[in-house]
Amino acid sequence: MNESTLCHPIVDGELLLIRKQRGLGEGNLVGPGGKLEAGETPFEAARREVREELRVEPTGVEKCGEFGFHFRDDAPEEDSMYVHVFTADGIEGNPEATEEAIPEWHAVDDLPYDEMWVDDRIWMPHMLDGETFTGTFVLTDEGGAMHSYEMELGVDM
Ligand SMILES: Nc1nc2c([nH]c(=O)n2[C@H]2C[C@H](O)[C@@H](COP(=O)(O)OP(=O)(O)OP(=O)(O)O)O2)c(=O)[nH]1
Repeated sequence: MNESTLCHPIVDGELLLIRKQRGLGEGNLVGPGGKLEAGETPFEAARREVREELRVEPTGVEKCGEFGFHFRDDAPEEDSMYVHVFTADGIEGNPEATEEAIPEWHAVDDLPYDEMWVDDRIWMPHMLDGETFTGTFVLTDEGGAMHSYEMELGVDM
């Protein structure tokens, strides 16, 4: 199973997202993140990816959730991803556009969910409310629609 991270800096009611320039979900608005490297913890990977993608250091990084992500029409193992989700209470530096990512700040109470993965509108409101969660999301139509999902709230992280 592939393991990856998402890290979401939230500062003054705004969420720092990226317009993803390549890889899975290219063109989508997502939290900065990427795959774990060998020997790295999810926490270390979450911070490294923010640094690499936006050239800033996240502060107050805390884990808030994890979820399995699958495509209904593919071989079960092939496209499965296990995602560790974090928040950050600030950043040091000014986000820069890189080859991988263009930074965008969005008000947490007015997020453009139609430009994000279809599962984000389900778990992200819980993250923004300070809740913890675990979930499994199964997508169809190359990620265009939700096939089924399960989610549990208030899980120890
Ligand atoms: N917001 C959001 N992100 C997701 C979902 N599913 C999913 O894999 N991701 C994220 C987790 C990782 O940050 C990223 C994995 O994509 P990738 O395999 O293209 O990795 P990458 O190119 O960004 O990273 P890397 O090569 O630098 O390691 O996508 C989802 O449903 N919602």
